[in-house]
Amino acid sequence: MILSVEELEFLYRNRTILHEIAFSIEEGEIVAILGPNGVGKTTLLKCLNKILRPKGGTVHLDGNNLFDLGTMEIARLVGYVPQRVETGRLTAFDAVLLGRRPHIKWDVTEKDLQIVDSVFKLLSMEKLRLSYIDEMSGGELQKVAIARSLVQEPKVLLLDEPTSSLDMKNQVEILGIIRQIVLEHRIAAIMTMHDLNQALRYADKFIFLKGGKIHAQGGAEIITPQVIEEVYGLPVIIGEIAGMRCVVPGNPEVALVHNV
Ligand SMILES: Nc1ncnc2c1ncn2[C@@H]1O[C@H](COP(=O)(O)OP(=O)(O)OP(=O)(O)O)[C@@H](O)[C@H]1O
Repeated sequence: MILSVEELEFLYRNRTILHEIAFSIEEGEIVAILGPNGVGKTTLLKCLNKILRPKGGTVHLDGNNLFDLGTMEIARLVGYVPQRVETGRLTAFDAVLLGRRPHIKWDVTEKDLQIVDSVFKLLSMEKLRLSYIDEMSGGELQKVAIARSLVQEPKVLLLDEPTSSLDMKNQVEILGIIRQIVLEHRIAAIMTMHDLNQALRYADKFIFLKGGKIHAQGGAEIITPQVIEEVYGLPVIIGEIAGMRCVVPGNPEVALVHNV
């Protein structure tokens, strides 16, 4: 078990955002955190790397109590890609190199530069190396943030809607690369997502939040029209396209009207 969460509770001021949150994740797994806007997905991710301090519960990370670890120890174990990426007057190369900081003792080494180079290549970002991040498009910036988390070589990746600004091709490529890295390096990834079809395609486990609690968790079998309607209040149709399970919003009558 690389990460386990028990009885986690988080409050903003006096308002309970998350309660009774318990789940675990193993090496080589991707977990999708799902649920409506404002339910607490980002808050949960931030509790898993000590950006936020929960009121109760425990988080164990690679055999350590998360709350006993210092910032740099956490940065060696957890890579975090926020929903809104901060910019500044840095080139993409320097911004990504910052991800090596938790591993650098005195100075940047040849190995650090090689790792950064290989991630630029892996994400097909070589052309962006010397571009300034404060002049980048939302999608380019999102790729820089993902690249920075990868050069950290963490054991757990926390990705907050990692493809929200990416075009279709980049979405498929980036999620495919994350899948490959998780499997090859035996790390784990937790991603918040809105697209259930992407979740079905790339995640192994699914956690649906509702009312600040886990409403359902498990493998793909828990993604049913009933669970989705309970969580989002929206009827859906689940079918298959080319052997892949797909979720389509709306009920069959609505779909029929649009197809006529
Ligand atoms: N800094 C803050 N202070 C007070 N309340 C906050 C703060 N940040 C978030 N919240 C509230 O906490 C709740 C959970 O927010 P969170 O960002 O975790 O939701 P989310 O599920 O990630 O939403 P989305 O899908 O829209 O990104 C929301 O009601 C939000 O308004």
